Amino acid sequence: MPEKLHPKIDNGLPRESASFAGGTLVCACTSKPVKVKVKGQIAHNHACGCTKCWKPDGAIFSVVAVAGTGDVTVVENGDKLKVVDPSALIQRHACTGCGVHMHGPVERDHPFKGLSFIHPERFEEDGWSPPGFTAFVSSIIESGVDPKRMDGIRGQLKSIGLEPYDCLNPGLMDYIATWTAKKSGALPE
Ligand SMILES: N[C@@H](CCC(=O)N[C@@H](CSCO)C(=O)NCC(=O)O)C(=O)O
Ligand SMILES: [Zn+2]
Ligand SMILES: [Zn+2]
Repeated sequence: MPEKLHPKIDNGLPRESASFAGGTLVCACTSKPVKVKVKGQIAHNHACGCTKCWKPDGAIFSVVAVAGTGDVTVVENGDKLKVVDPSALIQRHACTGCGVHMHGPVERDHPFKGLSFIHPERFEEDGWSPPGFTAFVSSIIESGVDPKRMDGIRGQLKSIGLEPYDCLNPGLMDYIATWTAKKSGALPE
């Protein structure tokens, strides 16, 4: 029996549309849902196994991407949002009604400053770019997944084309390290 990884990846990855120019994220509340507008296509979409990212019921992984914070605007019922962990790098704003994380800006001095983490499955529209890799795979054990299941889960992710990594993918890890090296002076600005 295959593992249930996430509803948006278990039955084939969503299709990107060249005409997708952004959309509206909607939380799961049946009354007064929080709505967040995102301008433009999302970037770095990935599945994430960390314990901090919001996952739909029954999913082992989240699906999470970034948009420029300036392109993300809360447009309805923003009074329902509360930051999950104010000490975290990603300021995840969760709906206090349903628990869905609606946007997560990075405001601290960090290579990801100016980006906001969002869950594209909450878009009302189709056409957002699909996840391209899986991050923080080993972290699913922290949520209670038996380590014996890990080989099967990594194999399943590879077969879907979502290469599993235990941190971020090489492109993003190199980006972070380059930023750090420039800051320390190990590399020129
Ligand atoms: N083992 C930890 C890992 C948590 C973690 O570092 N998560 C990453 C990825 S989130 C989306 O890719 C991260 O950058 N976190 C920053 C933050 O959460 O503010 C666990 O599973 O909890
Ligand atoms: Zn809600
Ligand atoms: Zn995560």
